[in-house]
Amino acid sequence: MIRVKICGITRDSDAELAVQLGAHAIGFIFYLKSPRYLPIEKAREIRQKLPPFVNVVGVFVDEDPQTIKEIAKLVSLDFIQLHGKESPWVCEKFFPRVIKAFRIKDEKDLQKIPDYKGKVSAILLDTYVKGELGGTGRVFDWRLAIKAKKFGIPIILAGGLNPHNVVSAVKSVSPYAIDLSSGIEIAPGVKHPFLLKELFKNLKGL
Ligand SMILES: O=C(O)c1ccccc1NCC(=O)[C@H](O)[C@H](O)COP(=O)(O)O
Repeated sequence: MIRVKICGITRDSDAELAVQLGAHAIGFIFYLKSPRYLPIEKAREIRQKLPPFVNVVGVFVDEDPQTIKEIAKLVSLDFIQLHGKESPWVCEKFFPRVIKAFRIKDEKDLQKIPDYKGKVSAILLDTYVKGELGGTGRVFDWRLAIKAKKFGIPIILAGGLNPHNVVSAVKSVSPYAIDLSSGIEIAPGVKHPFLLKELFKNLKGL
């Protein structure tokens, strides 16, 4: 099965079900303005209950690198996902445990990606929506994700994926991994067990 990250986890039961169904990674949002923001103490609590071989990713937006390091240590994060305007040099401080997110609207948004080669272990391609930094539930033109493969950095496809469109996304783009959040929610940060089950059922064999 394609590697799957379930992002914006805020509840123990959602983490447990996602992992039981086969999620390879779960994401916690440490960006205060997000409706999916997770306090450090709660993140630690969820993290400590996870079995081995599941990666825990912390999502940050233009956060101070020292604060990121402290949170990463406290929560035992496996990867840092940088979702703001972080430069290649900021990313490099966390290499190889770092993923850089790019919000994509058109071909111009791909131009900066090569500068990150060798400084991040993957890029996450998400949808550009004015005034929103992530978790938009909107899809971008997947032909741009296919074009981004030429940079030779593993691609995590995100943005508006849900149990209905995920098979077509994986077949069209063949990304390294996929990332979902709002497409499997009933409210921000609250995953829907039925949608989670539908997602992994549909991904079987991919
Ligand atoms: O989800 C958020 O609220 C969020 C806020 C600020 C920065 C990043 C955020 N999410 C990061 C993710 O990795 C999401 O899973 C990604 O944007 C895809 O979201 P969706 O379109 O809802 O599947």
